[in-house]
Amino acid sequence: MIQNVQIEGIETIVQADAEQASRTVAQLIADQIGRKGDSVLGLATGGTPVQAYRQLIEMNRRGEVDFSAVTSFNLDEYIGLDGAHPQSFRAFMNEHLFDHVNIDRARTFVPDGCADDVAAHCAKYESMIDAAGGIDLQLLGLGHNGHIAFNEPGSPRDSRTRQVDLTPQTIQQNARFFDSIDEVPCHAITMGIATILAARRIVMLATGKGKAEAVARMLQGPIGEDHPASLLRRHDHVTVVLDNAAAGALHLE
Ligand SMILES: O=P(O)(O)OC[C@H]1O[C@](O)(CO)[C@@H](O)[C@@H]1O
Repeated sequence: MIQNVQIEGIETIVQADAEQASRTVAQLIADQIGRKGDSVLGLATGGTPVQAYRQLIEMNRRGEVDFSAVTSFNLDEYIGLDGAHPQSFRAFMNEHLFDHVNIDRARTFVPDGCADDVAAHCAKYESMIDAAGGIDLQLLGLGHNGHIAFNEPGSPRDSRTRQVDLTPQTIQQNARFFDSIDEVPCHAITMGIATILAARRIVMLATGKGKAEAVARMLQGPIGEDHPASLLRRHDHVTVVLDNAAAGALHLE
């Protein structure tokens, strides 16, 4: 059964399972593009959004969503992996979305994990987002430790796109995408918390029991940099979409 509740002022949609939650997120993205054909989307990687991207591909095939004028900026990329590396986030986006919809590849942006001058590249990424008019809708996943993009606990709320170190926990979590944990890069480029909070609308998708504690802390715990996702409560247009399992630790009336 679908529940639509306000928690601490955040619209929270709880669906029965990950499939339904992903369908909701795909519909929110399609509605955004329907309202504004040349929307600027902020996109996420990780296991969570894959089903939502699959839904968008189906909707695009059925003519229900048109990506031809969309611009996209991805949240993050591993340092040291170029876009041709199968575990790069550029390759992930090509495989799970861009190769299958009518988006103009020249308007899809992912940070360059092999940039010679990382600081200059990060500053340029910020100015490209500004030049595109800012992000209309930012899709987010949620790390088990509350990270958003690669903003690990302790990341400053005024942070912008920059190079960061990954925590051992995140490296461990993401090892499932690599042949061995030794292949997981220890550093990444990530949009900052302030970059994310500058989006006009934020849609967070979290599914599965493993995210339940992080979800409860995000929505009902103290707001602070030690749980970066809790800072989303400082934004006035966030929608959190969950399945029942991820909503399991919330206190719902
Ligand atoms: O969706 P997953 O695979 O659980 O990952 C959660 C979060 O962790 C990251 O993959 C980074 O470790 C984010 O991109 C994502 O939002």
